[in-house]
Amino acid sequence: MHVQHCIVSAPGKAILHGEHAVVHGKVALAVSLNLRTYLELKATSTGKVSIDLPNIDTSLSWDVSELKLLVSDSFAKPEETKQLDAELLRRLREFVGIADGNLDTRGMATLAFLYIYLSSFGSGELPSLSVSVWSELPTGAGLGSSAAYSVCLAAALLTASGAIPAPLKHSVGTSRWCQEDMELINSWAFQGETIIHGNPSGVDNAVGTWGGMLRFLSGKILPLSRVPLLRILLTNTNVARSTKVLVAGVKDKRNKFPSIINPVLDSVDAISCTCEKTLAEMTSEPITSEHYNVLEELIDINQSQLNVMGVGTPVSGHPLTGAGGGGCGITLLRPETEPSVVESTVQDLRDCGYECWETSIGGPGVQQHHPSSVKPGVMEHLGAR
Ligand SMILES: Nc1ncnc2c1ncn2[C@@H]1O[C@H](COP(=O)(O)OP(=O)(O)O)[C@@H](O)[C@H]1O
Ligand SMILES: C[C@@](O)(CCOP(=O)(O)O)CC(=O)O
Ligand SMILES: [Mg+2]
Repeated sequence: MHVQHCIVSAPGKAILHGEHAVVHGKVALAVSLNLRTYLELKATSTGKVSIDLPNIDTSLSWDVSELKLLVSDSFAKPEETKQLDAELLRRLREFVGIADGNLDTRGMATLAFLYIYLSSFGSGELPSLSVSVWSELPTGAGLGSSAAYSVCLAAALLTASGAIPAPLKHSVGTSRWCQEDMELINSWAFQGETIIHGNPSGVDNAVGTWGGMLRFLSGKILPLSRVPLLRILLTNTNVARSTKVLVAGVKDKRNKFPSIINPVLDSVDAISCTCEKTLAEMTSEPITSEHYNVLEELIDINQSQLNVMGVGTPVSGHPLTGAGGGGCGITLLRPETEPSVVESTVQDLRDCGYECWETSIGGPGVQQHHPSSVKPGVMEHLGAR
């Protein structure tokens, strides 16, 4: 089987409110960032499947003939599968030698790739191909790099297998899939996230697939079209942490102290709803400093609730995003903040050893690109080795 060359990308995310609580059926508000993960898939005739992941310094390849042995005869088509196939995952863990509970960065990325590759092609012939993935996002820092990675894998491999059509019809530009195809991409990205996170809510892969700002509740995705332009400063505390461990820790705490943690989760739900209402007001009436006061207070209250859950910030004064416990923090900048003030704040934080940058939000969801339409520099990273 010969597959088509393709390049796809998906954005990272910032969760404004509702991280962790969203895993327990509460509302989260999340927004895509203008920082993306890019994937290039090439057909090869080497009889091998190769993966190149420069962000995590990983290059691996396997013989197609060996991978074929992992596929059972009763393999369903990717469009018919909705649940994670625990037996396939067990066989894959054995094949690559990664025990359940292993949190190794490479191991999780490899398992997610091989799982989606086999699921996409396993009902037919397995093709020889190479995939390289490079991201502008820091890995494991709360900005949804795992979801952007999973969305890219799902989009490229489902397209290459013919489960969904390639949206790019011309030899230039950038295109997106139709709603139905994005739902399939999202459901496969969720499986990738499940391999990496253990128990994801699905909010990150939804933002990676659809982009923009979303309200997410128990798998229901509501795009928010009326949102003000927000300026955000991202600060990477460079404190390493594992989403999987942090998510499991909140679950344990909730099981141990349900009467204490359940009201905290309800409070976070109310914070998300109040934030959503405030953002809507900011688009229907003149924006006042009181709107920003409310948004800032909500960030402070949310951070206190995350501290109660045990996933707050290890660095005082930096409200965190994503799973917390380290990684990146977000700071809302008021529109009137002078560039000189932002610059000196960024410099102060850099002097303390943090990475810090202002970013715009609301980047588009998953896309297919013609090579000529990819941002300068990205192709070099993808083909760096
Ligand atoms: N660009 C990438 N290349 C390879 N693996 C990636 C990449 N981005 C993310 N991953 C996978 O996702 C994991 C990080 O996910 P996670 O702990 O959820 O952090 P976050 O999603 O906040 O960045 C990494 O350990 C790795 O397995
Ligand atoms: C903590 C959580 O709400 C977000 C995790 O985000 P990240 O992987 O840390 O970027 C978990 C989830 O929603 O699946
Ligand atoms: Mg993640």
